[in-house]
Amino acid sequence: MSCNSNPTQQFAAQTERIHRFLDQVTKKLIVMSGKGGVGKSTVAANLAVTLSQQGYQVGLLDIDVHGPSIAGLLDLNDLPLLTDREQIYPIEYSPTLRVVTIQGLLDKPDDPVICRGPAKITMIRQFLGDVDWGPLDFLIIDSPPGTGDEPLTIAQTVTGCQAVIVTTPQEIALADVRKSIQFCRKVNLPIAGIIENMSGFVCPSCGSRHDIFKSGGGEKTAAAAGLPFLGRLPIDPAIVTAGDSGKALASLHNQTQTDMQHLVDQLLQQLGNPTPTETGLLKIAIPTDNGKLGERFGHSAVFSIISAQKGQIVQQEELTPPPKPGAIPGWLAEQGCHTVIAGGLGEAARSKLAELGIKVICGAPAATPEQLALRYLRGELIAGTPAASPASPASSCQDCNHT
Ligand SMILES: Nc1ncnc2c1ncn2[C@@H]1O[C@H](COP(=O)(O)OP(=O)(O)OP(=O)(O)O)[C@@H](O)[C@H]1O
Repeated sequence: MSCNSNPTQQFAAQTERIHRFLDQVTKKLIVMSGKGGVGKSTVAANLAVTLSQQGYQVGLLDIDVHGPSIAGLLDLNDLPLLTDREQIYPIEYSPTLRVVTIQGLLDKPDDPVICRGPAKITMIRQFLGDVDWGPLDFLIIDSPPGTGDEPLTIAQTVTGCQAVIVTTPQEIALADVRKSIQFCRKVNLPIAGIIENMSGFVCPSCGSRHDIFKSGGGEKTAAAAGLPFLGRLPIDPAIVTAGDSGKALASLHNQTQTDMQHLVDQLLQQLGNPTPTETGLLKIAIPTDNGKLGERFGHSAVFSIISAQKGQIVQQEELTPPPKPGAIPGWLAEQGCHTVIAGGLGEAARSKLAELGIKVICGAPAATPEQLALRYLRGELIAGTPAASPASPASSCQDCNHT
């Protein structure tokens, strides 16, 4: 943060930074719920992953100060957020999804954040003013349940934000949704739509549907309020298993995943089907030995250079690097590579690649270059540090997170 002489100037400077950073974001969505535990974070995380896998550039911000769950849902608990005096650097979940959560600033994942209203507002404004997301198609903000300081701060600070309200079908949850709708109307926060989660249970053995908490209440509430209904997700034990193990729903192949896709399609339609920002080719370099990941980066006789766009591989070439091991990072930069996926990597190579702005994922498993690139594009291999950022010291392999 900059050093201005008085709090009013500091506040104005922070507001200016918030607008500057968020002006680069096309659609801003806050995911809200009237009640706790209805699956708001699950929906927020999976909206973000699904949109990012469709080629949109997405940022996911968890402002649930007291109960942040996004890091756990996406298996980012062990990755700290890198900061310097000026900025917070998002964690790169995949080439199209960056994540910021307060969990990333805690020394221990189970540490509580103890603070009241004004401190919370300051913390959220700081998150908004200290993160330069760069150009994004979507910023998805996961807020705590209710109509307290967090959604109010977003409504008052994030120009152009729209709400997505998550509910479950029980009357007690629907009553709280009606409060959320009133809240949004009072603070001029447009509502993009309502989602009904835990809507019926589809038996995994016989496929028949059981409406444990009734269903259809979300749709009726949306209709009564004249709001779009975006769709429903069933109660699915696979959601719990996926969330507990840090996997996105997109990694599942079941009816729930299809329902999630339907929900995203409805949301996109409500938002006018925005076109994903045109991004250049992403080039991924992988040392290769006999068609699989080569163990030694510096002595690899072949590198697979994989070009990808909008989450898809568009070209794959096998190239021979210069025979001098120390020359490989510079050669990869000449090839236009952005990311290296490797097994092991020496400190000197890591530093050199970081200096050249090339991201590094090390400790990857022995698979084909194509499989590894696809896993990286899906967010299943996560860079431990934004190597190109000025805040990131060259770090060791233990910082990487692998699945
Ligand atoms: N459709 C579903 N089927 C089964 N379990 C679900 C479903 N949606 C969410 N859950 C589970 O319910 C629990 C609560 O979900 P989640 O944390 O997303 O709720 P939340 O509304 O964000 O909670 P909080 O109020 O604490 O912020 C998690 O264990 C999650 O896996």
